[in-house]
Amino acid sequence: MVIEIANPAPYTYQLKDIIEATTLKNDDMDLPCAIGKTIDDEVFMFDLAKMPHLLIGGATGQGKTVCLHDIIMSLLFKKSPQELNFVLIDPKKVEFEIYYPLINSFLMKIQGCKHPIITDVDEAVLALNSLCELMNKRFDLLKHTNVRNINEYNEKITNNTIGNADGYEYMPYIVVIIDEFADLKMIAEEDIEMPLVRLAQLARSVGIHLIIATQRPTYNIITGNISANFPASIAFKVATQSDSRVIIHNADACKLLGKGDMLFSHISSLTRVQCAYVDKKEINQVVSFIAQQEINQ
Ligand SMILES: Nc1ncnc2c1ncn2[C@@H]1O[C@H](COP(=O)(O)OP(=O)(O)OP(=O)(O)O)[C@@H](O)[C@H]1O
Repeated sequence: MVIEIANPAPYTYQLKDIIEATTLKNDDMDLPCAIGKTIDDEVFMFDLAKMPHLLIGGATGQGKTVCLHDIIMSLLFKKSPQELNFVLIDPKKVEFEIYYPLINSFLMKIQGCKHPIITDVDEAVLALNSLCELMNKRFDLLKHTNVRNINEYNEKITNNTIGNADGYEYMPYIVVIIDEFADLKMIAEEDIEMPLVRLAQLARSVGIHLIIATQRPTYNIITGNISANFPASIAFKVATQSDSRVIIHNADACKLLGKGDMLFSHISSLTRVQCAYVDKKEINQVVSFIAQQEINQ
């Protein structure tokens, strides 16, 4: 039996220290996300490709957006734009604008969306439907090349078994991140849920992975259909036991301490983690560096 005693002066872990500590540890992960430390002071990381989708819930101001930045930054450190693209959907309009300089590298362009960071509900619906179409095209590619998933397909590209001459190109992973999912769900309802659930059910083998975050984790926002297709979840501190159950299927998230204290749930395991902190200045530096590299090439 383990008894956890709250630290009266919790330590703030910086994301750069967490990422530096993981450089040699994650060669076998397709989408490595290093986001904090466990109560044993071990770096906590997961492979988003294996989750394969992630739900993040917690009351306002408890650390969800910081966690999303950790995940994005972690992936930016480990992947190139040829290997990974992001679709960022931000109904709050302010949180993801910082990634705008990645417009010619990591940010995926979606036809019909005016801005690379999607803030409009109709454009969010359009983006998810476009991703469903892309998923179907990718399934056709897997079928024609006689492989079962993105890794086998990209292996054939890398060892020149198939290539440009036959019309085949390297398939980047696509990570779709929605901050404040409730804002979309309340307005677009089924129009947003249908393509989201379809992607969550099928898109894993073609390398499309979803992360949705909400400060309103209730059963009408995170429906049974969504919940069943998001086997991994992160709960930050919530106000009610019912909110906690929607995210991690037990009431423990009510007892968390706030400021990045979280529970990570995957299938039947539950891990207590202190999420790492990253500020806007650090994000700016990384994003500007990547954008400058793109210009120099
Ligand atoms: N991992 C962390 N370590 C230390 N402080 C943190 C951490 N995460 C969040 N905080 C503090 O809490 C504040 C709010 O965090 P954040 O914006 O991520 O909350 P949120 O859950 O996204 O809130 P909202 O739902 O209102 O957008 C941060 O500005 C920071 O001061």
